[in-house]
Amino acid sequence: MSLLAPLRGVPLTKGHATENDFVLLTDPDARLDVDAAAVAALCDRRAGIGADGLVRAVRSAALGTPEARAAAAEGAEWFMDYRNADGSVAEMCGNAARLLATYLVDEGLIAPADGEPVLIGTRGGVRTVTRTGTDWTVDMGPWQLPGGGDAVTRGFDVAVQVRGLEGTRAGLRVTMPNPHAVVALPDEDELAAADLVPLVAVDPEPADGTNVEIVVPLGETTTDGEATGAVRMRVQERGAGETRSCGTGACAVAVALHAWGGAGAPRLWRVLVPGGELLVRLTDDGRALLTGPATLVGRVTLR
Ligand SMILES: N[C@@H](CCC[C@H](N)C(=O)O)C(=O)O
Repeated sequence: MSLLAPLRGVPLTKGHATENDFVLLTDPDARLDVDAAAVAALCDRRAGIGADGLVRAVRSAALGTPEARAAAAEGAEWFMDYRNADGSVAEMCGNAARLLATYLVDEGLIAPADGEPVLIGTRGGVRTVTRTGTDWTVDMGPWQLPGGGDAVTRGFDVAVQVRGLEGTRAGLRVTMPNPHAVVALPDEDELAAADLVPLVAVDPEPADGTNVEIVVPLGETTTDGEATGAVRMRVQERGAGETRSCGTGACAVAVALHAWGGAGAPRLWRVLVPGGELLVRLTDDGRALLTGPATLVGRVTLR
């Protein structure tokens, strides 16, 4: 039997958010049994539809997991059941959250006015998503630096070895709440030289793996008295390989650059990724707000 059998006849939608691409489906009553092998087969770029991950929109009240029950209690009607391309689960996906909101509107399942917040349940907690024109802003909640203040003082708490780059590079771990390791490189030549598949080593190796962002800061501009930083980023995603964007990764990068830059560092960051541009604002109370576009591409039904 085909690995894709559980998805036969289910309407699927393909879309992307700054070219981080996903397949989405609606399973309101949590009836579908989509295992890791089916997700991997679906996300396969040659034998499947191809995507960096799968988003199953489920009614929070129907899912039955502790996170979904908590989401239902907090008033989030819809839950983002997110899987990476290899079928593994992740706590959060910032790009998928924006695409899911666009999809739910397109499917007629939510109808928020411009600026009206929508609550979405995720394994990492309930998130608020708000449309402003063609963009969506996701309140990504609080970040954490698992290495604590010591790591910020030292500037690093993880060593990353990337194929194509000499030696081992120092990075900072950021929890968003999925795991990230952010490594700053001296110039764009190094950024281009990195071969992110495969990633050679992360030390200490996190038990549940990590996403790795390599970045080159591009400087700051000041508008109306507020400094905005710009940074170019490439990412290797846990469970997906190198992707063209990562929303939680962009937030982790802004957090790391702010930590490295100290009190005077910008709280607003333009994060340039291969698939476009994201905007991250770090709030005074320790949350990250992620803004960017999301695009639905088409529908398909598996044979
Ligand atoms: N692309 C996503 C992150 C998806 C999850 C990640 N690969 C993980 O396993 O933590 C984003 O936009 O945040």
